[in-house]
Amino acid sequence: TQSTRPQRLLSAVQKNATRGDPRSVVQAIDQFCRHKEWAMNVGDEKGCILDSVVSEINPATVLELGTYCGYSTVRIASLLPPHAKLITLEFNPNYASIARQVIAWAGLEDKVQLVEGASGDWIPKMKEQFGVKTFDLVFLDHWKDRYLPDTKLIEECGLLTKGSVLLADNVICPGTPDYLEYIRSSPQYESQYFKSHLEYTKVEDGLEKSVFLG
Ligand SMILES: Nc1ncnc2c1ncn2[C@@H]1O[C@H](/C=C/CNC(=O)c2cc([N+](=O)[O-])cc(O)c2O)[C@@H](O)[C@H]1O
Ligand SMILES: [Mg+2]
Repeated sequence: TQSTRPQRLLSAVQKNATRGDPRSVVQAIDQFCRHKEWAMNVGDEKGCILDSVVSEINPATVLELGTYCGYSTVRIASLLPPHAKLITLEFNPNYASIARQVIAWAGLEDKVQLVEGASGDWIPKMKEQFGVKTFDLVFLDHWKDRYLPDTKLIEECGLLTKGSVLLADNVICPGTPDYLEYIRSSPQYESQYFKSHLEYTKVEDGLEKSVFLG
């Protein structure tokens, strides 16, 4: 049977990356996507911006919406301090299975909790199921029409505290116009746009970083 692109991406990691070395896993995926098959990872250029935001916050609790193959999960988890936790939500079981193997190859299973399910179902359960009080960082990279409803749900569930950061991928391409309009006009957030390019291309894209003011 024909393999899927995520399966071929995983094979490239297992072939070219060193077990337990997150940087080599990130590099293997970027090589595969740049030279073999494009895939919707945040990529190396926007990934450096992601790294700098994570390092600046030094978060104890992170929520990622949309794991896909686990590329950004590995980038974030590799920068977390000891005992910090990253919860990543993915509702496609095939992608979740690939991501688990990518995360394991990087040796980051202890820092990552991959939850198979929809953000709309799981965000309201974060406190009771995972003992999370608030998130220091939320990385939004799932279906673009879910960014706004899930942000409102995260607010309603009291999962943000003063200083919590929302970091959103693809605010230009494919674009998240309703989210941008909301977050940039809300007095509850201080937002900043980091101009970059769509992963592995010259098309403009960027990340929007928004600090919750409480
Ligand atoms: N409500 C939900 N709960 C849990 N998991 C969910 C979810 N909605 C979507 N997902 C998962 O998140 C990923 C979707 C990403 C959409 N990105 C994209 O569509 C995308 C497209 C381009 N592009 O077209 O250039 C570039 C990019 O960087 C992109 O992130 C998939 O793995 C999907 O299964
Ligand atoms: Mg993206």
